[in-house]
Amino acid sequence: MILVVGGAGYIGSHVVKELVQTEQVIVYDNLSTGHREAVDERAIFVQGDIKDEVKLTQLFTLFSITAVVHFAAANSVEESVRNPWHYYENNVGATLNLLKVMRAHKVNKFIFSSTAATYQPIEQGLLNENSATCPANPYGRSKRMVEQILEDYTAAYDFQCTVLRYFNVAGADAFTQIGESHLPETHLIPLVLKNLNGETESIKIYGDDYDTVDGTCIRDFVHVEDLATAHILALEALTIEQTPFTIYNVGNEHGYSVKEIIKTCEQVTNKKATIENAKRRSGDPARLVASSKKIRQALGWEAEKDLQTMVEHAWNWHQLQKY
Ligand SMILES: NC(=O)c1ccc[n+]([C@@H]2O[C@H](COP(=O)([O-])OP(=O)(O)OC[C@H]3O[C@@H](n4cnc5c(N)ncnc54)[C@H](O)[C@@H]3O)[C@@H](O)[C@H]2O)c1
Ligand SMILES: O=c1ccn([C@@H]2O[C@H](COP(=O)(O)OP(=O)(O)O[C@H]3O[C@H](CO)[C@H](O)[C@H](O)[C@H]3O)[C@@H](O)[C@H]2O)c(=O)[nH]1
Repeated sequence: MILVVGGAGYIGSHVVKELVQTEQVIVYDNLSTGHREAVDERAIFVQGDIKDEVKLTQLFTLFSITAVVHFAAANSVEESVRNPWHYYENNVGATLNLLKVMRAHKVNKFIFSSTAATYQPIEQGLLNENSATCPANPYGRSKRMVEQILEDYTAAYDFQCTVLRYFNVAGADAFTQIGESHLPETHLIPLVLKNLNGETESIKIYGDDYDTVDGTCIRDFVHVEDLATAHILALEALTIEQTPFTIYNVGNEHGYSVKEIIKTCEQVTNKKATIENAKRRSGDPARLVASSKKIRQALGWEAEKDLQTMVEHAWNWHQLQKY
């Protein structure tokens, strides 16, 4: 049985939808930012917090869990600058708690959601897994700390771990059953779509004076369904082989500026956004673009969906938005 922690969230729910095709799945989530309705009905759902050691212990005693996929985290760069304590408590402290209970129950396979925000940004070229890390904000630091803890765990204990460093995630499932719904929403694409749908007065561009093609930040987007496939492949590899600590980037290897992303959203929806230039958002790296060569070569993963498809699926979801 696979335990998916944070499986009621945006990315976790898409992975669960894929995973239930072949595995028995338990979702454990405190619903702080996730949605009960997002969890596939074939999965068992238990509401709880990974800070709750008693409840976690009950869960590991009751079910024969063989591997854990861990999505549960706070994940807004901007909020992490304002409230770092929450990020270190929920992303680092709570993860330590989960690892402690796993070890007590001899569960030793772990997939961890990390981020491009762990890297030191570079002005051009692609970031690979050997590129320097130097997170620009507490969110990125909290994720890098967990990576280091996991590396030490793998070296010291009978423990196998794959870290997936996602770049920016977008889109929704092709059947529009589940999608992205954060409250409050802070991510660029859903905020642009809200503006295009007439729900907000403007979309702010946080900084147009970066040293980039058009002065706005550059990000690499990956479709949430492609990302879900990366988890399935990583879990398979972890199950069939003795895999040591491994880190894989997951991105499309293509950087788009904030202005280019807004333009793509306008083209897909055939509507015009109202743009407001605002000052830089604190903690934002100027440019993050992935090399995904390592995961392609090791696991045969490919990014199949481009930015246009991500925006189309996000727009389809936005108009239905079931939760
Ligand atoms: N969205 C992105 O672009 C992106 C990019 C890189 C990495 N990530 C990482 O991917 C993971 C999932 O992100 P998401 O966008 O799906 O976020 P999300 O907020 O939609 O999902 C996180 C889920 O974890 C749950 N959760 C949070 N703290 C918990 C706790 N203490 N105990 C139990 N459940 C808890 C929430 O209720 C939610 O369902 C996070 O770890 C995030 O840092 C996201
Ligand atoms: O209203 C907005 C919202 C965002 N942006 C800009 O758009 C870019 C992307 O911002 P998001 O908030 O959508 O995403 P981040 O890059 O800050 O962070 C996301 O991707 C990271 C990986 O690159 C992390 O892992 C994190 O979890 C996830 O939220 C940034 O330059 C940001 O300043 C705007 O200009 N206006």
